[in-house]
Amino acid sequence: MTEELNSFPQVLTIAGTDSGGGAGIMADLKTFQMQHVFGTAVVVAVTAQNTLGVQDSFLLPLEMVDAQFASLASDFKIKACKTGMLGDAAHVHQVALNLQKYDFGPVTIDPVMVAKGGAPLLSQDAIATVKNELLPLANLITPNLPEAEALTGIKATSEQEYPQLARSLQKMGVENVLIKGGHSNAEVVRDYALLADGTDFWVSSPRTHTNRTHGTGDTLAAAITAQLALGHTLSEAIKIGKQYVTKAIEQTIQVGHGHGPLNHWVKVD
Ligand SMILES: Nc1ncnc2c1ncn2[C@@H]1O[C@H](COP(=O)(O)OP(=O)(O)OP(=O)(O)O)[C@@H](O)[C@H]1O
Ligand SMILES: Cc1ncc(COP(=O)(O)O)c(N)n1
Repeated sequence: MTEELNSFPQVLTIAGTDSGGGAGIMADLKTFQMQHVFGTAVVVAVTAQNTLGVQDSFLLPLEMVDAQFASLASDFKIKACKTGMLGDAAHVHQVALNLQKYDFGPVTIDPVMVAKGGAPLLSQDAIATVKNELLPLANLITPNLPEAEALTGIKATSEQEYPQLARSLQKMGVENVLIKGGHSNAEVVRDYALLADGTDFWVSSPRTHTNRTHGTGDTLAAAITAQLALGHTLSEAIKIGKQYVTKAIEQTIQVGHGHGPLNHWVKVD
């Protein structure tokens, strides 16, 4: 095989590990692998976690975060990256500094705040740092409903308010916004995209009635990141990402005793 045929786009996740393998960096790398991109990772946090919850967590020293960024920058050509669990304000700040220092392509921010089981993954005081330092660097932000509310201060009671949430996030400096509807009660799960040029669209799927939804947000954002690195437009990447996460939720696998992980083996069309 020639070098060109044998090379895969390289992508990066900047996030926390999940020892249970369902969310965070583990979900991202599985998703990257299935979309045929080469996944790399900057570990910001380590969690002791399973499908029942987060038992413990540890934030890596800031100099170790810097060292991982430097290692990747000196060797790889990262085409797109995403963020996940960032822990606290100091780590959000350090990640923002590194994203300014190195060009790792379009940045997708999944503003992870609370795990499905309720454990905090971002300290309250870090929300301001995310807004002031991270959002202006983002190509895309993918908040779930509680995250969109925490960032904008707008309470959303129905899907009609998603465009307002998205416009408010755009005003904070993010070019493109995808509001995820997984936390609504609707039978059709609808996510709303507002793009930089003002165009918007919805992506929807039937709701799968299951508690095996650990890592859905990570998987969606990782799939979008991979599709961007493969050369798709953002709207194509969002549509393909939604199809992938929908199938990965529908074609459930039995692992663990709580909020089970997704089936990352499903095929992308
Ligand atoms: N029960 C479900 N059935 C079908 N699709 C779902 C379901 N729950 C979530 N989704 C989809 O999964 C993706 C993630 O949405 P969600 O709102 O759950 O994000 P999240 O809370 O950030 O996820 P997580 O915190 O688990 O990583 C969205 O595309 C959403 O439409
Ligand atoms: C390290 C890490 N990153 C992200 C999540 C969010 O996933 P979920 O909301 O499904 O628990 C998590 N639980 N752990």
